[in-house]
Formats: sequence, C-alpha cells, structure tokens
Amino acid sequence: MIVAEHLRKTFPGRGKDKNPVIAVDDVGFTAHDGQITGLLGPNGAGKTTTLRMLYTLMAPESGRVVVDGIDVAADPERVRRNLGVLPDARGVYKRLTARENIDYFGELHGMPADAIAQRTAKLAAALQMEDFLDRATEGFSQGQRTKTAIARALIHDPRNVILDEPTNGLDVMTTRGLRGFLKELRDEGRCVIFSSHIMQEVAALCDRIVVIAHGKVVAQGSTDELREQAGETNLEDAFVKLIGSEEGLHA
Ligand SMILES: Nc1ncnc2c1ncn2[C@@H]1O[C@H](COP(=O)(O)OP(=O)(O)OP(=O)(O)O)[C@@H](O)[C@H]1O
Repeated sequence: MIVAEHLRKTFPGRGKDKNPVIAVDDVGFTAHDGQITGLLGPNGAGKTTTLRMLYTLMAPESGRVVVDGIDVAADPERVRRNLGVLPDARGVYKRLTARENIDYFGELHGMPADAIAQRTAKLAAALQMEDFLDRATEGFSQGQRTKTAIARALIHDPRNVILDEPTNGLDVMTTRGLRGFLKELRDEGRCVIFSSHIMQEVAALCDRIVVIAHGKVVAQGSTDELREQAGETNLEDAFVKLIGSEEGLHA
C-alpha cells in the first residue's frame, strides 16, 4: 500500500521567467493493495513529479510518502526493495540484450541466477517478449523498450508497482496485452499505480482514479464516484468538468 500525504514540490524558475514552478501542491491519496490506482491529468499537471516522490527519486519539499507502513524518508533502501518502477525515461542499456538488461537488475537485487531465469521466463511470456528477448536492445521499437523496462522493474517480484505512462507510444494490441498484464498484477494482490493523460485508459483499467490538474488533486474515487462528484452522468463530461479542459480525452 502506498500513501501520499500533502506532497508539495516547487522548482526554481529558469530562463526569462524567474517565477518558481509549483509542480505538486498538496497532493494526497492512498493506493491500496489489490487495486490499480490511476493518476490522470493533462500535460504538466504534476503526475511525473508526484510519482518521482513516491519512488524515492525526489524528496518532497513537504509532506510524506509511506510504503507498506515505512516512511520513505526514514528508510528509502527498504522501500526500494519492495518497489518496481517504470520511470518516464525508460533508459535500457542498448549494448545489452533485453534478457541481459533484466538479468542485470536481478543481480543488483541480489537474486540467484536460477530465480532470475525463472522470473524472466514468466515475465517474458506475460509481456509477449519471447521474439526479441535475446536481441540487443539497440534499434528496439518503443513498445519493445517499454516491455524490457517493465520486465526489468518487476524482476524482483515487488509488492508495489509504479509505472509512468506505461502505454505511451504503444500500439493497440500491445496496449491490450499490457492492460491484461496490469490486471494480473492487481489480481495477485499487488498495489499498482500508473499515470496517464488519457481518460479512456484509466477508466478501462483503474479501480480508483486520482485526477490531478495544476499540481492539485481535483477529485478522486471510482469512475462512478467521479461522475457523482462532477454531477455528470457521462464520464467524459465529468472529466472535462473536473479538469477544466478537454485535454487528454482523445487517445
Ligand atoms: N526538474 C524540473 N525543473 C523545472 N520544472 C519542472 C521540473 N520537473 C517538472 N517541472 C515542471 O513541473 C510541472 C509538472 O511537471 P510533470 O512532469 O510532473 O507533469 P506531468 O503531469 O507528468 O506532465 P506530462 O503528462 O506532460 O508528462 C510542469 O510545469 C513542469 O514543467
């Protein structure tokens, strides 16, 4: 379970505009085990910055993150052992094959070789990676790189999974496959959080949706609860009302 409490992050102004950028402003939500939680918001809403604070890459200016009862600021190492992260920059090593990329992370987590091999086989089957598993990742398509980065993030079988825009740039079939995979992770009882700027994406997949705009949580709940909060029967109308724009409505 991941709890975000009153998170705030400001960046100094750069260039001509010296005003600081308030990227995240009092963001709070709980992502439960056995559920998929979606962070939905338009470009620049603060999703990536929020996720970076959740997965210990960036310290919040105020507020805190608690993962499975552990305060991230107090014991980031322990938290990281129970997190699988797909960052916004996928960053696969291009000289290595997909399998070597995955193995490397398994080794960093101190896993024995046979456990790495077994887990890789399971992930490669679930993500339909068998065709390219032993190819060097240089020249990989965006979907192949994303799948490699997801498998690498999950090699150590983490209880909590955080994915930044996992379906970005993926084709319809790959997206369908990935959705099924995320549902499996949820059904295994894991806590899954992902960000997206596409309403249909989160509506199709998430048990809970946290709607973020201009660094703030403007609404959260199930799709039914969001419709109710917005006073709209149509989900699309509800999102437009909550976010205040039509951005992100069309995939
Ligand atoms: N390192 C940084 N330095 C300065 N400003 C930043 C930095 N990181 C993020 N920002 C600003 O903070 C705001 C939130 O950015 P963030 O990347 O969190 O949004 P997002 O919701 O993930 O957007 P997108 O969907 O476009 O990826 C934006 O205005 C962005 O320009």
